[in-house]
Parts: sequence; structure tokens; C-alpha cells
Amino acid sequence: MTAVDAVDAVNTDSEAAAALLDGESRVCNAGNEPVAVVELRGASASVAGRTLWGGVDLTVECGEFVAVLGPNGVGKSTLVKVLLGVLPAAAGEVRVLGHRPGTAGAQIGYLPQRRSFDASLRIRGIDVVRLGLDGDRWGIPLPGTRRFGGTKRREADARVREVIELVGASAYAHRAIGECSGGEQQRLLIAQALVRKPRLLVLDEPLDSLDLPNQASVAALIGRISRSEDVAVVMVAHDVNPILPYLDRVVYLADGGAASGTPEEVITTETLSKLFRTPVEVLRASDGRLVVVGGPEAPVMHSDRHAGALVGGDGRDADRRATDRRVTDGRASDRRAADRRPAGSEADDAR
Ligand SMILES: Nc1ncnc2c1ncn2[C@@H]1O[C@H](COP(=O)(O)OP(=O)(O)OP(=O)(O)O)[C@@H](O)[C@H]1O
Repeated sequence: MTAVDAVDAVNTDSEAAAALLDGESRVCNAGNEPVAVVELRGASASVAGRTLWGGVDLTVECGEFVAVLGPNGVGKSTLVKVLLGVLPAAAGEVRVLGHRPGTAGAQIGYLPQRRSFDASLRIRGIDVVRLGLDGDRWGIPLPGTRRFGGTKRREADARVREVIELVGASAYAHRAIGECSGGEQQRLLIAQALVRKPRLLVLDEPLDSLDLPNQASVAALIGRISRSEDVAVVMVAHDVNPILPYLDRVVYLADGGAASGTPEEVITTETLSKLFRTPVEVLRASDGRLVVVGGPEAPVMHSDRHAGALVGGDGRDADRRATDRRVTDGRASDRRAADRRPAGSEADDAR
């Protein structure tokens, strides 16, 4: 079976979970040809007849961590929709694991924006994770019911335990999800997105509403997982700082245009001023955090977006729209060096 066949086989979703438990191939190449996890060439997106962004070039390889940045309403979640195949690209080419978007099935783990659980919800964290494995087939588990029989059930149980351990949620996975803190819920939801061993993890603002220590520890967790599990991560973020040490590249969306490349290429005074067609200054604080001064309404790179450090500007002026604002090339080939990871892992971060 070729890798492409394997991907297609997993895409027959009714058997996806069972196939993964059988150890189905998850490689990121087709035969001898490497296949990028995500490939965008001159892609653009329109919603309700309005072009949100255009000219996006991006290649995401196996195990890479990529952030999607930009002001509110610029189309970051829309990019996620394009990758998931929910919304077709208006122009250009988009491939996910070598196929058109929407056909990669269980090879993609997805964590939508702003999911939280009511405090009174009694479903255990472990059951929420389990839903990622077979919830599309069977719905919410009833007490005492089994979805798989015999060996398959034991393998499913083992995978759920394994992924809960991976995200460091073993201590509270048997508690009701509604009783877990925001950070704990987020770890369990990341485990749910990972339980089918995806090749691509798409996360829409997973750090939103977390306090700074939890942002740091969840960011470090995602950075570690992208490496240890060799899963590519595409993550929408408002503040790049918590994830900056782990990133391979960023896509910065502006009104109409986009810049993509390594953080060092894109998050600069020159690149952002060009992208937003207005003076923007990128400052690096002594602790390495990035602060943007001037320019558009873009809380993206503030050390703490809640602190309101950004000064002035409106990046959403329709006059500034252009399709030629792609100012860097997303094909930058450098990979994240091991020394860009902080010493240790997320265990080093405040929790
Ligand atoms: N179905 C729709 N019909 C009309 N407009 C839409 C639709 N979906 C999204 N939009 C608009 O498209 C724009 C981009 O939305 P999107 O959610 O992608 O932005 P975003 O960058 O993720 O924003 P935020 O940072 O606030 O989450 C917004 O102006 C939004 O109102």
C-alpha cells in the first residue's frame, strides 16, 4: 500500500479509528516523493463576495509548527476553514497531505475556537478525549456501553490513556470536564484532537482565555508535541510571544494581503510596514518578547494583548487592500533548530 493509498484508506472515515488502531501508515510522503502537509500557492479567500486575503504561499512540512497571525476579522479562521475544506479557496492552489482540502479525514486533528464547557457538565475528561476517537460514529458514551469489542477496545483504551499522558492530563482526566480549569480543559481538548494520530493539527486560538502561565505551558506542550509526534501544527494566535520559541514559520494576514516566512523574516519593522502600508515598528524586549508599535489594529505580537500595548492605527482600511502584499516567500527552507527550544520542555514553564 502506498502512502497515498494509506491516506485514502484512512479517509474512509467509518473505519478510520479502527484503521489507526491497527497501526495504519501515517507517513508524509507518497512513494519516494515527499508530500508537504500543507501547500498553498497564490491562495486567496473570499467571504460574502469580499476578498479577505490573497497571494498566500505557504509550505508546512511534517512536524513543523506554523502560526497564523493578523488583526481581528482579517480572515485567520477563514484560512482554517480553507484548510479543512469547509470553504473553497477563491483562487490559487491548496493541498493538504497531497490532496484537495476536506479529504484527509482522520489525518487532521482540529480544535475549534473558544470551546469551553459548562461547569455543570458531568462528562469526564477521558470521555471527551475518547469522543475524538469514535464520537463521530457513536455519539456521547452512555455509562457501561462499549464501542469496540475485545482487542480493539483494549487498543482504544490504551491510545486514550497514552494521549492523555502525552498532554499531561492524567491527574484530572477522570474528573468531570466542567470541573476542570480552562488550561486543563484545553489540554484534554488537545488530547482529543490528537487521539487519532493526525499528521496535521489545526488549532484555532487555543491560548485564548488562558492566563499567561497557562498560555506558556500549553504553548510549550504544543511545541513539544509537534516535534515528538512529528505532527504539523497550524495554529491561529493573537499573541505570537508564547509560541515564538517553538515556531518554524508564520503567516501574517493583513487586509487583502499576507506575508509568510520564518518569524525572523516576517515579524520585522520592514516587512510589517510594507504589509500594512503604514509605519510599524517591531521592538524586541530584553526577555526576547516582541512588541509592535504603531500600525494596524493588530494585537498579534504583543507580549500581553490584554495589556493593550499596541498603539494606534487601522489596518482594515479598504483602500489598503491589494493582492500584491505578499512580501516574503513561505518556502523558506530553514527548519527549527533544536536550540530554539527553551531548555527542558513545558515543565519549565509556570503552571
Ligand atoms: N459566513 C460569513 N458571511 C459573511 N461574512 C463572514 C462569514 N464568515 C466570516 N465572515 C467575515 O469574514 C471576516 C473574517 O472572519 P474570520 O473569522 O476568518 O476572522 P479572524 O481573523 O479569525 O477574526 P478573529 O481574530 O476576530 O477571530 C470577518 O469580517 C467576518 O465577519
